Amino acid sequence: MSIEITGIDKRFGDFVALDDVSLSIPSGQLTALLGPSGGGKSTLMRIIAGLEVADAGTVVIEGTEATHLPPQKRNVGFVFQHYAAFKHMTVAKNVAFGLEIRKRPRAEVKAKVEELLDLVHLRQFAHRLPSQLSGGQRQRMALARALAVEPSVLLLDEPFGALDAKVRKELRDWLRRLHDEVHVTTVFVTHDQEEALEVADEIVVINEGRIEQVGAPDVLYDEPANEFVMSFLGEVTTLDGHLIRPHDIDVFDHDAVLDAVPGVVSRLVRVGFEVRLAVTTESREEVSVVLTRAEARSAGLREGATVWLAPHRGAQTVPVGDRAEGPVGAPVAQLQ
Ligand SMILES: Nc1ncnc2c1ncn2[C@@H]1O[C@H](COP(=O)(O)OP(=O)(O)OP(=O)(O)O)[C@@H](O)[C@H]1O
Repeated sequence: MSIEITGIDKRFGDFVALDDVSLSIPSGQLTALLGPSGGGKSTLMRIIAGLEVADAGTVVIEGTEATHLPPQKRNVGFVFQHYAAFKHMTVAKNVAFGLEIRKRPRAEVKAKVEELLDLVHLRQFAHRLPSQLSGGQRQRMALARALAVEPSVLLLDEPFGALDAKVRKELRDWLRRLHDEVHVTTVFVTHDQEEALEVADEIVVINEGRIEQVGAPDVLYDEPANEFVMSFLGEVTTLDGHLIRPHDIDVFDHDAVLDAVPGVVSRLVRVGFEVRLAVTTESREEVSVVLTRAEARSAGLREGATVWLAPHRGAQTVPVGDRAEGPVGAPVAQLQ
């Protein structure tokens, strides 16, 4: 394991930011810390980086006890949302900085900077100033700079958070490819579930200072440990007191299966290739259902029709009110 975190507690005054957090982050993987705003993701990253001191617990990085080491002795590279570049230095100089302060030979620095600028596709911008780059290009420069000193761990705290949706998406694909080339152990903070599902090998879901679940994206999506994880990763609705994904509900025009729930189609909207239904049941529950156009057509669905709903065979459901643990005495985090 590359990073071993054991029993980390962190309070800010009375506020519990992290409550007995233990986590093993494997070498060479891209791990996402995912959760709502205020859940403790950045605090955990800052503790790994050595920018924040935990009240209790230990951090071991690549086998070295790092709990009390200053940031510069931990061999970690980091990139934050708003990256502070040296404004008066060119892109190449910014990338070279970490190597120059380590007094590496000039030829080695030059070769390394060229290699990194190729890697982040910024070679043609080597002589520009950071202010002459786009936001996405600046974050790529920040990554090149963090990688220059060959860290054993790369920590990225919402590195694309300040960019628009299209650039974010491009950079996330690019980060995945970059990671496949470089294989440096990377921890990536995000509150965007789609970003985590697309990019990460493994996702750590953090909420209210605790870890809710750790697993590969598919595992978290298909086998969520509790209500929180299920509703944070993907769309959910309630059917007969259970959380279920809207596309995991079968719709019948008659009482076709045991325990099917009758209801009336109160809304029917076509969105691209999908048909989205709201079905109001006898107990006044409004259930969301997503079907393909073909399914909706074959069931002859229209607003006002009476239908019967049942979970699709093998669908994942979680009883409402199923939480692994109660709150930690901290204010409830706001879902974004
Ligand atoms: N220096 C500090 N002093 C007091 N409270 C703090 C401090 N740093 C963080 N907190 C609080 O600790 C909690 C966790 O913050 P943290 O930044 O780790 O959350 P996060 O999950 O990274 O959220 P976001 O996605 O919004 O960055 C928040 O409620 C925050 O207000």
